[in-house]
Amino acid sequence: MNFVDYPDREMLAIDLANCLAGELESYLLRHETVSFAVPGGTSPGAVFDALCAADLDWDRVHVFPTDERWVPADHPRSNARMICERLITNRAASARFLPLSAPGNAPEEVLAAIEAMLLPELPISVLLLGMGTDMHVASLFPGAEGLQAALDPDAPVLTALRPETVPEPRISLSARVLDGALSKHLVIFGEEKRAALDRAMTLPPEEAPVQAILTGTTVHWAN
Ligand SMILES: O=C(O)[C@H](O)[C@@H](O)[C@H](O)[C@H](O)COP(=O)(O)O
Repeated sequence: MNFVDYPDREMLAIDLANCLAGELESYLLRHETVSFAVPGGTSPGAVFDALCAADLDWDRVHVFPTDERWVPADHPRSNARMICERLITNRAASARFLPLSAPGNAPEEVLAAIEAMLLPELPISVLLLGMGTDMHVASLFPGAEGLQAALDPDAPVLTALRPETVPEPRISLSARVLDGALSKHLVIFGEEKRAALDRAMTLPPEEAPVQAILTGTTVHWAN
C-alpha cells in the first residue's frame, strides 16, 4: 500500500483527478477501451467534478459502479444517479456507463444479467474506491449477510449483500474482482477514516473488508 497525504481536500481532488485521467489516457494508448470502476458515497464527488473536464477520448471509457444500492435509478441514494450527475457530464458525457442494475424483484434475480454485461470489461483497468469508518469498501460491509461469499477467492463477479447497518440491500463487485484491478486507488477523508485504516491492518478481511484490496493500492488522504 502507498499512502499519499494531501494538504487539503481540494488539492486531493485535483491531483487525484489528474492522476486518474493520466492512467486512463495511457491505458487507451495501448487498448481500444478502458474500464473504470468508481464508488458511490460522498468522497469521490469533488474528484469527479475535476475529472469530468479532462481532455480524454471519453467515448472509449467504460464506467461502472463498484457497488449499487437496491433503489430505483432516480432515487437520491442511487450510486448510478450520483455518478451520472457528477462524472458522466461535461467532456465525460460521452463515456459509456454500465449500471449495476436490471429490472427484477430482488438483487439475486438480476446478478446474472449484470455479470454478463460486465465480463468483457474485466479485469478492471482503473479502480477508485471509498471506505466507511466501519472499514467497508464497495458494499463489502463487516458482518453483512453475503460477506463471506463476496470475500471467497472463487466468488462470482457480483454478490448480493444485506448489511444491517444501511437502509437497503446491495449489489457489489466481489473482493477478488476489486482486488484484481490493474490500478487501485482508495480515497478517504478525515482522522476517523485514517484511524480506521490503521486499525484495518491488524484485522482479518471478515472484520475489515478493506484489507482484501490493499495490496498495491494507493490511498489518497486529506483531513
Ligand atoms: O455505495 C456506497 O455506499 C459506496 O460505494 C461505499 O463503499 C462508499 O464508498 C463508502 O461508504 C464511503 O462513503 P463516503 O464517501 O460517503 O464516506
